[in-house]
Amino acid sequence: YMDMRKPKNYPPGPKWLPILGSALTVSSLRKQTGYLYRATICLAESYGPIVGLKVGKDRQVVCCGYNAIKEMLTKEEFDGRPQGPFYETRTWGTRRGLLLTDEEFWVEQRRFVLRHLREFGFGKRTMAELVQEEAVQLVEDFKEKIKKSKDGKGEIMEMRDAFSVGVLNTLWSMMASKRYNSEDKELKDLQALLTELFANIDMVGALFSQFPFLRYIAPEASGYKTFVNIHQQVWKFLRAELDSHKDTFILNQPRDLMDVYLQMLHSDDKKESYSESQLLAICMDMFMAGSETTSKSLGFGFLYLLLNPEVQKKAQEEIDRVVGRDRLPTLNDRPNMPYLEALVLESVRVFMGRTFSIPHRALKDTTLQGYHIPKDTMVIANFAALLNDDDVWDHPDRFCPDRFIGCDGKLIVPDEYLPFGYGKHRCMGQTLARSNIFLFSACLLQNFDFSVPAGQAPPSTLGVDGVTPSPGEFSAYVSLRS
Ligand code: HEM
Repeated sequence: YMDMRKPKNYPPGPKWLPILGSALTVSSLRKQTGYLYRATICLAESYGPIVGLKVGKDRQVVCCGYNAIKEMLTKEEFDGRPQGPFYETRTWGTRRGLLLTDEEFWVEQRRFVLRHLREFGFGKRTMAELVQEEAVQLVEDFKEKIKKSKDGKGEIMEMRDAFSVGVLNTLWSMMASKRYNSEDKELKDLQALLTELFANIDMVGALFSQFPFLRYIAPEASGYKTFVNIHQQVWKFLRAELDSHKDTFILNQPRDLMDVYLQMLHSDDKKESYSESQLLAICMDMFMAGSETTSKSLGFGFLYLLLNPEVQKKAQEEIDRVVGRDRLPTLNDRPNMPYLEALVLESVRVFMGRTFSIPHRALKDTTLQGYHIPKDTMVIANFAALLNDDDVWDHPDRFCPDRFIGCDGKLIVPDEYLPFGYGKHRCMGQTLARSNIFLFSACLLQNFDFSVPAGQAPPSTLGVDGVTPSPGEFSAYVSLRS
């Protein structure tokens, strides 16, 4: 009876059953629609833009409208991150890292990492150089493949994972001064691990976090065992790099973020929140937050470019006009290339328009749009609803960079465009992500044409569900531009 009772003035939603809460309703809608984000949009159609749920032990409130999302992202009472086995198992049973920590611990660590990432990139030249280096390499790799093709003019290439090495390299160069070539076994293993991990979890937790007893009675079926195994392998990879950094570290000569952090660990100013395990967790979070998100935005972007040759042509015209063909585009060209910038925004919109944000948690009893939200409720922004709202976006299902271009030809970004979040937890890698997507897209489009391979059906835009959505496998005929 207690389990079925909702708190007074809790946001409306389906009824709660003992132990399960509203899990059955959510999972049957998820089966029907194919995606969790769509299931919650269906619920919002019945109950309004703020839906109150309980899944197992977790009270969850899903926000689907702009006003609710903006309020939850700006109100300090919602600056917590969820707690529980799912969020702790990933970091040795305690809360560590940047993505899923909160309060004083997170404030200290976020501030430190942001300050030093700025030093090693993030908005400064050094980051521009790293991204540029990877873009050059990407163009070289594509050219090499075409050179080996039958006619030396074009080749059918697998596109979904074409960008992940370059993206991982920019991240890993900043953190540990290391980059890999695309055939490297170690890198491929790491990539496979991340992909498996992302396919096996949800942003709002997993079966074993909502029903913790499943860890003991059904460790395999609840996903707990896989989750632990994958994390152990990621830790092993990171630990090896940390050990090698410790062996070669020279005080006051930091090479990268790992060194700066090690320096802090040796310093007298070291606060309690700093530790070696926290450094490993920061690295893991950067990978989790930065790699798949950026490469999947690029993946979706190029998928839609295949389906919309007129967009591709318009982008190429801008590149030819502003940069020409004698040199590669650089990040300095950005102010003169609003259409390419708009293409970046649209690629991120179609990617994040298929998912949720990272959940927040109410740090105390509070209100949201007038509803009562009890302490420790998980509060989730449904970006899919916001970024596909047809009151805001004209034909949201279309891939249309022009929606970000004003009558004067300049870039305009509507307030509702929040795929990187907003407020104190906003994305720490927005600059890097947008730079990567901009330069990789511009350099590739300057040199190649992308089309659906002859005889193949156009690829589907449905995507594959997971913690972040991914485009299904698709190939493109990539040819040298005439
Ligand atoms: C297209 C690429 C990306 C998208 C769409 C994206 C989006 C987001 C979103 C929606 C959040 C959560 C905001 C919130 O909870 O309110 C976030 C947080 C975060 N992102 Fe990104 N992100 C991207 C790339 C990156 C990159 C490249 C990095 C790393 C360098 C990164 C690092 C982080 C971190 C560390 C957080 C946690 C911040 C905190 O809780 O204080 N992200 N990102």
